[in-house]
Amino acid sequence: MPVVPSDANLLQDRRELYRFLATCQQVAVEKQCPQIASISLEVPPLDPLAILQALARPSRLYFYLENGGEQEAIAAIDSAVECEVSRGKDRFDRVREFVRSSQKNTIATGLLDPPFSGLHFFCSFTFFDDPSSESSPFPAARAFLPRWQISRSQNRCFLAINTCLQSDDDLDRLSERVWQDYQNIIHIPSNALPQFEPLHRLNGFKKFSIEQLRNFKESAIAAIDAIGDRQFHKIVLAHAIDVTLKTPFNLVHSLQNLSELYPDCYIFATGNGRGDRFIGASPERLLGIRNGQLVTDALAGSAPRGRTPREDEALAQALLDSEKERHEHRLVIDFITECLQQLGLNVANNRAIPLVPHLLQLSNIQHLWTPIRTDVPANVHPLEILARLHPTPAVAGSPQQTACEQIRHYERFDRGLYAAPLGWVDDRGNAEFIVGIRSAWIHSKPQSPAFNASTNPDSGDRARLYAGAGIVAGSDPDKELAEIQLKLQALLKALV
Ligand SMILES: C=C(O[C@@H]1C=C(C(=O)O)C=C[C@H]1O)C(=O)O
Repeated sequence: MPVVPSDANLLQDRRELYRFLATCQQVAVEKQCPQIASISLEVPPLDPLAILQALARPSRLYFYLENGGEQEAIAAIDSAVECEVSRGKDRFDRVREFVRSSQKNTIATGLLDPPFSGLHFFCSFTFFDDPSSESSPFPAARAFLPRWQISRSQNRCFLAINTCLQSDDDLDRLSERVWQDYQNIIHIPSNALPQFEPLHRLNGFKKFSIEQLRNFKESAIAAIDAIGDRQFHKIVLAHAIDVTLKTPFNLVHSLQNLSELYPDCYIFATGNGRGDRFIGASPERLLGIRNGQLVTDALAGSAPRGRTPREDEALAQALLDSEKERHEHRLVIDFITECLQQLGLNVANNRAIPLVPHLLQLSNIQHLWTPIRTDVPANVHPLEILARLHPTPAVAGSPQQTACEQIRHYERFDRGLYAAPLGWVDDRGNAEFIVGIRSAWIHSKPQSPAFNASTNPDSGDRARLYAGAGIVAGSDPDKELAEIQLKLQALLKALV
């Protein structure tokens, strides 16, 4: 990717901005190929959530990811270039090719060195590589380079503005637009965000299950039998409920609420540009790569939190001591280490995998958690690793292929983005992908011609909430059902 050094802050000097865009256009003419002009700079602290609130629209692609523990957040709005793969096993490769060719045709300038600055590609994948088109408005893979990107890491804040330039674009208009975009963004006040208010007091809702919870229990019983017959070792069965909202869904309110309730989770949202949103608070990182260091979470095995410290401690200890939970967890560790080893990554040393799982304690639930670390050589692309890892036995089962076939047999809804990878890659081999669990798909109900707001009090917004639980030999169907209910209740409280 060519980098044009610049002493001036292009976005404080119109002539410099024009000159840079003219250089990019010249390259577009010479190469007979549109070029992406990418300008990155450090800006005074801005809240990415406030930028999302100001600029996200149903008609724009957007992406938001917050890691409260690391005090990091990134918002990406609208696309300069994008790629959509409707289905296919090669979807990860096709996104990788899109990222590669976009980087080749990008001319970057400004502050590109600090972590979290510069070019990022935002990606979402559905759980299955052939999502059903009626019920999943998200394609098998989507990646985009945003028009506006704002990232915050501790107290530093970076803005990137990306523009796709054709050889015959009107440079005066384009340069004016980029100038205005910058002015708009830096004048968005961070205190524009609404005061945090628990949402369940604001929003009434009507709820109905896509299938009865009874069906979940029946499926769990059948799956336990199949495991007894040695057809497979583990399956993660999910349940979904649909909720109709009485007041319009408010994306920023829900994100604030999730962040307040789950400070140790990754808070995320993405919009498909047609009004569908996917939002949640996931405790599970599928892939984090910073400066050649990889970390991936094995997260499986769960217990509720106790009502008193004593009860909590007893539940935690029982979770750590349970052979069944440790087996469920071990299947995930084994799968991940095998994937990494197949890619030539070294996970054989003591530092890579702790002997005993940690506990990850969230406000409503606790999990067995093993972070797995290793170095990544520069020739292994993050999307190559992702393609191997998804879906792990934490969300599918073991062996992977049989578990996926069985999920389709037992579940009567399309998983869409649920339990699938969501995240970003940059142009330096860094990446952050989470697993889209503890999540919901928000969409608008098609309104009938007879719709009358005075007689129909619903907002027209619907939410489909998902929750899953891992089933292994020795699972108790009632306990798995209770885990699903616990997870769904937590989402209901946070989202609607
Ligand atoms: C599948 C989900 O969670 C997964 C299942 C877990 C379990 O069964 O113990 C724990 C964490 C996640 O890996 C979900 O929350 O929907």
